[in-house]
Amino acid sequence: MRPAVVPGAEPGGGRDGGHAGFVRRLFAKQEGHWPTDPRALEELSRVRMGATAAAYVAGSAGAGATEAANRAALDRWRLVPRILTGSTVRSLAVDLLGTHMPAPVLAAPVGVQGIVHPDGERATARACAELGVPFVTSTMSSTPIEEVAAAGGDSPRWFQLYWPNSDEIARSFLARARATGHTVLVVTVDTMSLGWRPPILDQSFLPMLDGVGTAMFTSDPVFRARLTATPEDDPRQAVEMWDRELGTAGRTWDDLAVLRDWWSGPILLKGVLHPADARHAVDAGLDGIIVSNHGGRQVDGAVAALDALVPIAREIGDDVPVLFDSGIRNGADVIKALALGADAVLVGRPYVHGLGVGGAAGVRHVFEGLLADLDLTLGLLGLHDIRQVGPDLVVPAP
Ligand SMILES: Cc1cc2nc3c(=O)[nH]c(=O)nc-3n(C[C@H](O)[C@H](O)[C@H](O)COP(=O)(O)O)c2cc1C
Ligand SMILES: O=C(O)C(=O)c1ccccc1
Repeated sequence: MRPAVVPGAEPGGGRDGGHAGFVRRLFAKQEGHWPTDPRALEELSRVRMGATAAAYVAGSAGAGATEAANRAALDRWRLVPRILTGSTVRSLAVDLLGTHMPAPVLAAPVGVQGIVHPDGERATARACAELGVPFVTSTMSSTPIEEVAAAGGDSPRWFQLYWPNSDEIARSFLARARATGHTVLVVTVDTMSLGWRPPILDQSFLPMLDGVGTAMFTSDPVFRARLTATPEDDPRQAVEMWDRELGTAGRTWDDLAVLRDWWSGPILLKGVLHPADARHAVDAGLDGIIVSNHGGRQVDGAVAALDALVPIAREIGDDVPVLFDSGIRNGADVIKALALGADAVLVGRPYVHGLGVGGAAGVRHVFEGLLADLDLTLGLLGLHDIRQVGPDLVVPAP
């Protein structure tokens, strides 16, 4: 059946947003011929970006058991629609940690986007800004944070920290993030080293060794002052110092206290999977957590992110926001995560595939499609407002 175009059914009432506007544009072919199915888009992006970059983006740990488990866990829950609620006018917008968002969906921090498309993170920032979707800028961006932020104009943005060993460099990063309008600090704590990733090991390709993804470092005045030659003149030395700086193996809970002095806004820990760690984060005064197994890229055999969400939301869900990522691919996935206790979700690989096929327009295609699907699914479930999503909406599959 051809989808109904329902005027006023868009979030916020705007004629161009939401499900109806997306479908109207898609049918008018203004979006090109990019697939809306995430797997088909991934296939197409593999052709466009090339096998090496595609393998890095796909790059799960080990045999991919955890990446598969992330999907299987989402598929083990089923939604139970309600009927005859007149849910033609809907609202997806939420406010979280001082950030207004058109839907509880953010662009996850993804480094080295320069291997995927020449415009890299700047394209992602621009696309997110056009939609109002918050972008979490990675420490491993391929262009300096100032350029990424400039591409995003005055749109909402958060900063993801891979914590350098040197306090002075870490403080410089945070000062730059603050100066460029990043309001929330996301500290990733599941990556003291990259996981065992056969696709990356087997092609001996690590973008950072070629200086892609180290721009935050090589553009940093404190980092540069420690080199005996500029990164432009001696890239090798810069890469070696980057490598020494990101050896964060020694970080412990005790280290977190200093972040409070260095960062005045909310701080989240990303990569929490154990309820006791979630409780520890709350007790340590953090403002929230992101339940994530890094999209299955770190510990192969790690618990599926959704299976970790349920006990964690039970433990701390009433105290602080709990965000979620790893495996979200469509509107129903977003609703399942919210129903099981998440306040918002992050999406990683799907928008990177969009970047690969069409730069900023491709990223926009992915987020517009996801938000349209979410809007439609919410309506078909009989709800008017995303904030109505609760545990009564899901049942375990038999
Ligand atoms: C190519 C790539 C690079 C990533 N880089 C970072 C990063 O720099 N910092 C970080 O915290 N997470 C990084 N992640 C993990 C994402 O933030 C997110 O946790 C993950 O992609 C979510 O799973 P999904 O891809 O299934 O949506 C990266 C993921 C990918 C695919
Ligand atoms: O590949 C990743 O998952 C990731 O988090 C990362 C870490 C360092 C540099 C680039 C990406």
